[in-house]
Amino acid sequence: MSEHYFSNNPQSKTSPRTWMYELRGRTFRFTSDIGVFSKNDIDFGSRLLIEQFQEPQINGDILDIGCGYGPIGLSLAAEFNEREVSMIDVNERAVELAKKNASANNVTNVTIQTSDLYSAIDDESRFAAVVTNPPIRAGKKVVHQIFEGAKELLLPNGELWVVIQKKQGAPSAKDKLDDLFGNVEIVKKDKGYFILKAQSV
Ligand SMILES: C[S@@+](CC[C@H](N)C(=O)[O-])C[C@H]1O[C@@H](n2cnc3c(N)ncnc32)[C@H](O)[C@@H]1O
Repeated sequence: MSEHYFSNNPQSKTSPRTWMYELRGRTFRFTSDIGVFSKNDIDFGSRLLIEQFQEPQINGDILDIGCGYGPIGLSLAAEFNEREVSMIDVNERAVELAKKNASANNVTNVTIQTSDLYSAIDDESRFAAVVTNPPIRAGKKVVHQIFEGAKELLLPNGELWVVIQKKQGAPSAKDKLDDLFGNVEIVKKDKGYFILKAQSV
C-alpha cells in the first residue's frame, strides 16, 4: 500500500538524509527521511515562508502546525529565542526527526509533540503567531480545520502565516481566511507560491 507523508506512524523502511541549509542568516543541519514530507531538501514553500515571516508585534509564543522534520519552527525558534515555539505534527516519524534536528542545531526553546490537528495543545494556550505549510494532500477539510483552530488559539492581534501554492488552492484558502478573520494579506507571491497572513482581532 502506498503511504502518505501524513501517516500517523509510517512503517516504511528508513533511509535518513542529512543536509546543511542557511535560513535567515543561520546555518542549520537537517535530517529527514522516507515517510516524511520533503525528505531530500527543504521545500521551496517552507523556505519562502521562513524568509518572509516577520516577528509579531505582540509578546507571546509561536506555533508551527504540521511541523514535519522541523525547518519552519526550528529556524524561527533559533532567531526569536526569547519566545517559546510549539511544534506539532500527526506523523510520529516527523516529530522524532524534528526533536533530533532541534538537538543537532542546539535549539532549546521548543516543545515538539505528536498531535492530530491541535489535540496536544492545552485549551488555555494562546499564541502570537501560528505558522503553517499545510498538508494539502490531507484534504481541504483538514486545511480548513487548521485555519479555524489557529483563529481560536491566537492572541488578540496574533497572526496566522500560511504558505500555499496557487495550483493547490491559494485563492480559495485566501477566501477562507478572509471569511474567518475578516482580513487577509498576500505578503508575497513567488513561483506560484503565496504567503498569506491573517490577523486575529
Ligand atoms: C506540507 S507538510 C509541511 C512539513 C514541514 N512543515 C516542512 O516545512 O517541511 C504538512 C505537514 O502536516 C502534517 N499533517 C497532516 N495532517 C495533519 C494533522 N491532522 N495534524 C497535524 N499535522 C498534520 C504532515 O504530517 C506534514 O508533516
